[in-house]
Amino acid sequence: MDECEQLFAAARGGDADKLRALIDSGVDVSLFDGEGLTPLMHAAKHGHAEVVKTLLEHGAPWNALSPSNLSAGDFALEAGHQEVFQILLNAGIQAELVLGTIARKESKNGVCNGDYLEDRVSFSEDKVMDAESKAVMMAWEKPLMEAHAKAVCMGGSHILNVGFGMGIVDTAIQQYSPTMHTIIEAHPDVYKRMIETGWGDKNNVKIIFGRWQDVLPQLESYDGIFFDTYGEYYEDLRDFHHHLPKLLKPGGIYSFFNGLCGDIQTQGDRSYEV
Ligand SMILES: C[S@@+](CC[C@H](N)C(=O)[O-])C[C@H]1O[C@@H](n2cnc3c(N)ncnc32)[C@H](O)[C@@H]1O
Repeated sequence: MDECEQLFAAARGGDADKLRALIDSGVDVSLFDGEGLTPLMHAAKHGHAEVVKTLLEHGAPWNALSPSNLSAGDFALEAGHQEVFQILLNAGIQAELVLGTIARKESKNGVCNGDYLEDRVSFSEDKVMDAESKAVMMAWEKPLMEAHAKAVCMGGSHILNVGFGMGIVDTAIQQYSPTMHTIIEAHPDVYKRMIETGWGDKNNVKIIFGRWQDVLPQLESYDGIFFDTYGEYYEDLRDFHHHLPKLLKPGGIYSFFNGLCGDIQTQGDRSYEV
């Protein structure tokens, strides 16, 4: 067996001593095997907590994805290894906090998605793309957005959506004929398109242009709130959650979507009744 095969065998078998010896001899912990899995995924699948910790400490990528888009955290969760899942979840949150702090330090005026908001976005039928050709929003997310709309509209008829994107969730919210539907959007091009496509003419729609962080004083309290921004970090989401007790009426429904990282199960599809 060569060193790489030994690495995968140690990860599968939970042999932390062997793993450390291989790492000391310089083996690369970020390798993928023939099935497209990393040693961390194998260790997570088998519930080997010590091996998972050792791999993470030596830089194994916690957010790598298998060919079927599963992360090590997904493998741990699927196999019911709660302790390992928690270790991976913590690694993901820590990384998000560090990346968020770095992005804030490097950004202008502490706005971590400042570049995105200043650059142009482009629209096509099935997506909105940023200046780096990364998808801001894609049409395949429609069923998810419809489920979020249904959830937040169950709380009553005064609804807030943060982040318009392609307007998929807002279109779905409109199907429930809310009395008042407030939309916050920060990107000038997206806002312009909202106006061009008639969102500003709807009687029950109020558009607030700006970053949610900057327009908080204009907000009221709502029966249903949906949050789905772009280019922001875990800290921004957490900051928004700090405002929820004021923004959400008693019995209201809050739901959010985010793409924080592949091993965080809070990604997408979460609704809370507060
Ligand atoms: C992923 S898209 C939202 C997609 C939307 N849920 C839909 O159904 O089409 C994110 C949107 O949030 C906007 N955005 C980003 N940061 C924001 C912020 N701080 N405040 C308000 N909107 C923001 C982006 O310009 C973008 O239009």
